[in-house]
Amino acid sequence: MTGGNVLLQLDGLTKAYPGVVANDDVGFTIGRGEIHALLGENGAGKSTLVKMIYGLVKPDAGQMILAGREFVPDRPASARQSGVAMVFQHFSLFDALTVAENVALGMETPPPMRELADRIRSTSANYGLPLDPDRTVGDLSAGERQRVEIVRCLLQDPRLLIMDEPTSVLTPQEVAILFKTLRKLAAEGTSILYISHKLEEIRTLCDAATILRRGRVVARCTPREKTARELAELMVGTVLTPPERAATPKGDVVLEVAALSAPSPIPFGTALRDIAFKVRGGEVLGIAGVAGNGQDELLLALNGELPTAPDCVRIHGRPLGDCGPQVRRQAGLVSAPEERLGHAAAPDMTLTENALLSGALRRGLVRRGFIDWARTRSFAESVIAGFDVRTPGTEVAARALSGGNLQKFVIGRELSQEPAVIVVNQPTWGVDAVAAAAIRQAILDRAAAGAAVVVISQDLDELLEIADSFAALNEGRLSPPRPVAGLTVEEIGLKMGGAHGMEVAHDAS
Ligand SMILES: Nc1ncnc2c1ncn2[C@@H]1O[C@H](COP(=O)(O)OP(=O)(O)OP(=O)(O)O)[C@@H](O)[C@H]1O
Repeated sequence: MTGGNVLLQLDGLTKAYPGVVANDDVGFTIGRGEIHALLGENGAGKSTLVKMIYGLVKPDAGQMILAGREFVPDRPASARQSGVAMVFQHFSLFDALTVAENVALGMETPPPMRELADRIRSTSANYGLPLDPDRTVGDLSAGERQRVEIVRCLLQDPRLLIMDEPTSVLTPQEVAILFKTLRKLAAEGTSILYISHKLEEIRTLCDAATILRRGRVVARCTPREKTARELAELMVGTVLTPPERAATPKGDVVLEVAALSAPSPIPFGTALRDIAFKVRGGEVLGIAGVAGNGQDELLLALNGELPTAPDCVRIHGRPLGDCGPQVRRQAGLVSAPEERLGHAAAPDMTLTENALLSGALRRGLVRRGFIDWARTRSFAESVIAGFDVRTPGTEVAARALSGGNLQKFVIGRELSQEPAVIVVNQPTWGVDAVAAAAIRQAILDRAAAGAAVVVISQDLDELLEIADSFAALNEGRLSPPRPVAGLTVEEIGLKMGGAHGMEVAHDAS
């Protein structure tokens, strides 16, 4: 690449945390108008690298050159001033404010509201991401919220747009719209640095890829010249095996949900409406849906954090709808919510303490009122070893783990409790290909051992791979479950997104 075509050049970037070198002498270039993928397994150092470019983390060594000039962003505002914008995995929007008010909050000197609303309308229409500036953010779907974040970035006219796993909250139809927008931006000269674990998407979208392993650049390639499997193997340095599904005979009904209706305990949440399904021992029920359609509420109603009438939830025939989490855990139900930091794990507690929080009852970690720390630590160690959690040890705080590694820990902790019923929401969200395959295999193994499993996920390939039956959650209603055999991703995608007028209208245009 000639000098004039390079937008960002990274040289020798290094950043160490206690016990781990997150980035070790990382160097590569991003061309103008190039869509550049940053790939790597969980904990490889992708987030650390983009945080350095966005001014959130200061490198220990190395340099960056942006458009021919030394670039030393000391905070996000200075990165933004230099033309670097970032769309995060977790949205940072205020539910109670309108789209325009949220956008204004992120600007250094916002224009008058009416002018800003006009700019939002025209920019969003221009890039195929229609948005109504007057709508309250709390009423928007996940896909629409992401539009707010992207349009907020586009209003800054960025030279480099960083996107961290942008498609994990989108339906296949929304992904197609996003990719059209990103291609248009690239054609206009904006460079895009794109982090994702979805390798087929990388192959269709990206012009170049840099692959990190344990903090170092281990390969560079043109993604469309590789297969998804080859990309995954470059990331992990080993050969992959797809999950195996034993033809397990299904047992009796273990989990039965009937006439389950409940208002949402979450502000701007979705009420559950007359949900009914049965799951047999050995069966995996996959529940698809765009985030914000009642997934979180359904998980809470199943795990006991949202009590209902007794008959709404039965385990082995026992009515438990009005019982709390402890009673349900005793009855054999384990669960892992989508939000790993804060809900599934306490951020400032160590892994040992986090293991105690959910494992105490079923793993016998408390005896005669005393915590058995040795036993708890060895439980945490067994989860770390069994699920390949990359961490310096059990006494590390949950928040110090990379997103994917914490997810492996949380899922491993739940699956290691001999469950009769497993309820998980987005079990492989943010998890790399190898670890995702391991998590899916572990879920299938527990099903083969007789557990009834409910997997809530937006990843349709995942549901098709592991589920026996399938249902879609839309505005708090569940479609009647049907066997997975014979369903295609397109059919499921349409079922999931069908009720979202904006996407459909845009799709047809
Ligand atoms: N604030 C921190 N304190 C201590 N260690 C950290 C911190 N942030 C990251 N790390 C460690 O640095 C390494 C790289 O983490 P990073 O989040 O950059 O990985 P990643 O490639 O983005 O992973 P993932 O795909 O799971 O999000 C990991 O071992 C992680 O545990």
